[in-house]
Amino acid sequence: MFQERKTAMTAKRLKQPNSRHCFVCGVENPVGLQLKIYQIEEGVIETTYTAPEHFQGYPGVLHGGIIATLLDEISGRAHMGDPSQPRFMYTGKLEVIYRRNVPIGQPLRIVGKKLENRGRAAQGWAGIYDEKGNLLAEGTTLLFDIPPHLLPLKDLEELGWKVYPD
Ligand SMILES: CCCCCCCCCCCC(=O)SCCNC(=O)CCNC(=O)[C@H](O)C(C)(C)COP(=O)(O)OP(=O)(O)OC[C@H]1O[C@@H](n2cnc3c(N)ncnc32)[C@H](O)[C@@H]1OP(=O)(O)O
Repeated sequence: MFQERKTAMTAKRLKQPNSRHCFVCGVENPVGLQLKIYQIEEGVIETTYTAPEHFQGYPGVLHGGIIATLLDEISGRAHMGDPSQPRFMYTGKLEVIYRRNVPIGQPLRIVGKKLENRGRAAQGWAGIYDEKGNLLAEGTTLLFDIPPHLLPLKDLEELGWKVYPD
């Protein structure tokens, strides 16, 4: 089902950069999630993920901390925009609603959306869906621009920040 959706959206899909060591997007992080994240329209991104057994809390259920991690990064990345001039933001606040159990071992679709901008702050939203399109968990974030001197564009290549081919 996710594959069909992917094909339909291919024309608009733009892959976002990955980093080297980030827990969610680091391509060289051996214990990370190594997600591939795509912008499907301006301010809307998506990824898919199948959680392994070692991330379970209750039997068969993805641990809430990992759910929060997914919602955190995907909601913030919805604001990232043009990969050559990415908007990097710290999360100041994250509110999670755990609506239903998120299963391990089954494909999940995670969608992020840009909400309101307020100067150097912004709000983001992310939702985790099962294959049938049920919303299992959602999160809203309050995000703050990272001052450019803390993450200079010139350092990004060294951090492995680039679009990796699929
Ligand atoms: C290249 C590889 C990349 C690879 C990686 C790519 C993506 C990685 C995504 C990872 C996402 C994360 O985990 S980010 C990491 C986790 N987050 C952090 O470490 C951030 C730690 N916190 C901070 O640095 C700071 O608290 C900030 C920046 C969030 C805010 O500090 P500040 O900028 O000094 O803010 P300040 O002037 O005091 O306050 C401005 C206004 O915001 C309010 N405010 C301030 N903080 C908060 C807050 N946490 N929650 C609510 N409201 C807040 C204040 O009351 C004030 O309201 P008023 O008085 O104006 O009304």
